[in-house]
Amino acid sequence: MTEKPQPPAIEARHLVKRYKHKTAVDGISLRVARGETFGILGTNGAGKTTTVEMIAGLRKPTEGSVRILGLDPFTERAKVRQILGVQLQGAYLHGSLTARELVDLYRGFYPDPLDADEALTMVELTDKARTKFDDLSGGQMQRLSIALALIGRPQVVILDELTTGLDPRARRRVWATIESLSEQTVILISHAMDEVERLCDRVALIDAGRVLAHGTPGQLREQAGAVTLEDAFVALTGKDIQGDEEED
Ligand SMILES: Nc1ncnc2c1ncn2[C@@H]1O[C@H](COP(=O)(O)OP(=O)(O)OP(=O)(O)O)[C@@H](O)[C@H]1O
Repeated sequence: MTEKPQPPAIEARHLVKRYKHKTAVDGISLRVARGETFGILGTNGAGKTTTVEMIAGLRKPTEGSVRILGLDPFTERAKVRQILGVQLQGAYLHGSLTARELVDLYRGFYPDPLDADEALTMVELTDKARTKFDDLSGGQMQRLSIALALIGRPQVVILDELTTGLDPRARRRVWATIESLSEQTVILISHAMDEVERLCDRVALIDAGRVLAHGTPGQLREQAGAVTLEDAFVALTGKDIQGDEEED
């Protein structure tokens, strides 16, 4: 008997999210292989966060289905929580707990978490271990939320705006951390082309709730006849990556 093929890390089929006056996601399908680092690029309001929130089981799709390593994030929530790490924009963390207390709290959710000191060192927050979350700078909060997303050694990690607001040194440190995750599957939402070029094996360009193009950064440049990924983005979407949010 032949062995059953293993399911991909992520299989999202025809995801649609409709609000009363807005279709935020309009039929997005994505397949991400195990171990891949997959980038999602798009202008503000393109539907990136809504897409990954549906993938993570945090927002119910109007239509479509998601499987993470073959599991349904809605009906198999407890199992998915053990294999998925999520860092979302503006995630709420208990502000009166210190960095170390938050690390300890999150460690308790997983069977084989990273060592607490290792987690703080990974994002260079060792000297902030006793600082309350509310008293951290924006960049430090972000670095802590990255450490918390990785603390359970998740097989799949979703990172939204990984290094937005970080200084150049902190960005490089975070990149090195992501590059060290060779076994894990990473979904990365980003506006930063240098970050996507450096980290992502494949990229989906999203605009107005749809995938406009996908492929390796090199394939996207080639498809658009562009020298840089940023030029490819502008050519394929007709928009500037830093452009204003679309009107509803
Ligand atoms: N709860 C909601 N109700 C109505 N519309 C919403 C809701 N959440 C998001 N939207 C709209 O859906 C669209 C997609 O939003 P989303 O946050 O997914 O975009 P994004 O690509 O992540 O943008 P950004 O880069 O600014 O984070 C936007 O036009 C947004 O205003």
